[in-house]
Amino acid sequence: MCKVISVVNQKGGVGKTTTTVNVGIGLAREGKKVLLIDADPQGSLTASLGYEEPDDLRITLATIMMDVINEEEISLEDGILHHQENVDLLPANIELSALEVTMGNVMSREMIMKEYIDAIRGRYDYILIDCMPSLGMMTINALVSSDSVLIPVQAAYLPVKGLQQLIKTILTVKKRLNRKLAIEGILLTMVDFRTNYARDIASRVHTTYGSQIEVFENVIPMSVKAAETSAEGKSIYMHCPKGKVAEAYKNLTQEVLKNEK
Ligand SMILES: Nc1ncnc2c1ncn2[C@@H]1O[C@H](COP(=O)(O)OP(=O)(O)OP(=O)(O)O)[C@@H](O)[C@H]1O
Repeated sequence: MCKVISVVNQKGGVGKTTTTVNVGIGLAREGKKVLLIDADPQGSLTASLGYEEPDDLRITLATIMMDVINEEEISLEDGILHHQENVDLLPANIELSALEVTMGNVMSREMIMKEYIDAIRGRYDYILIDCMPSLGMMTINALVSSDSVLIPVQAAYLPVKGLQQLIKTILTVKKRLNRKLAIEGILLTMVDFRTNYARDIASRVHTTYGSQIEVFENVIPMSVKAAETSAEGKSIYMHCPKGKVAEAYKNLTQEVLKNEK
């Protein structure tokens, strides 16, 4: 059985891409078959996995979704790139923004990505979707296609207001479009435990949302090593295997696996 997880927060720069890469590759290291989907026209996930010029790629998520819209036959191998750390990637580039605009007039526009994911999910144990920093049509498509949502929250600002809007959107999608959608958990990222401020935010997230929504036990520490990996095209397990960020993502991967049971 495949589990599809969207990594979502409409705030930019909170660690969505870094989490998608390192949980995805973490799951692959546990023997799972994993597909990562870049659903952000910035192509950060694509670039983070070593494809530095996403705009040069011929087949991307946008091409595939356009084929679904035009009811063209899709080969499930189309566009899939194989990363050296045993994960597959469906890349994205700037064409995804144009598609989001085009989708405005398409019938059942919230269901386009789901049609593709339902066709390909039999090939994988996990599919992780790295969403763009907005709650627009592309993110709604990802939520409609998913079994659950992982919400990275940067532990350096007051996240409560933005989170309320995000949770409201998730609940609306659940009610109207995807009844099985669950919240995998809130993940605190870039935590600097040397400051009381970070500790304060961590405990505030727990008290505000803990009873309603799972907050992952593991948090991701702030570290320049995490920032460096995006430029290297590989995971934290390859870049700095003994560091605290690799350890945190390894433990988080175990929590995700435990949620499956
Ligand atoms: N634990 C960490 N410690 C320090 N820097 C980090 C950490 N995790 C991610 N970063 C860095 O912070 C920046 C934002 O991270 P990332 O790209 O993962 O966020 P994002 O939410 O996907 O951003 P966007 O919304 O723009 O796609 C990147 O430069 C990344 O390398």
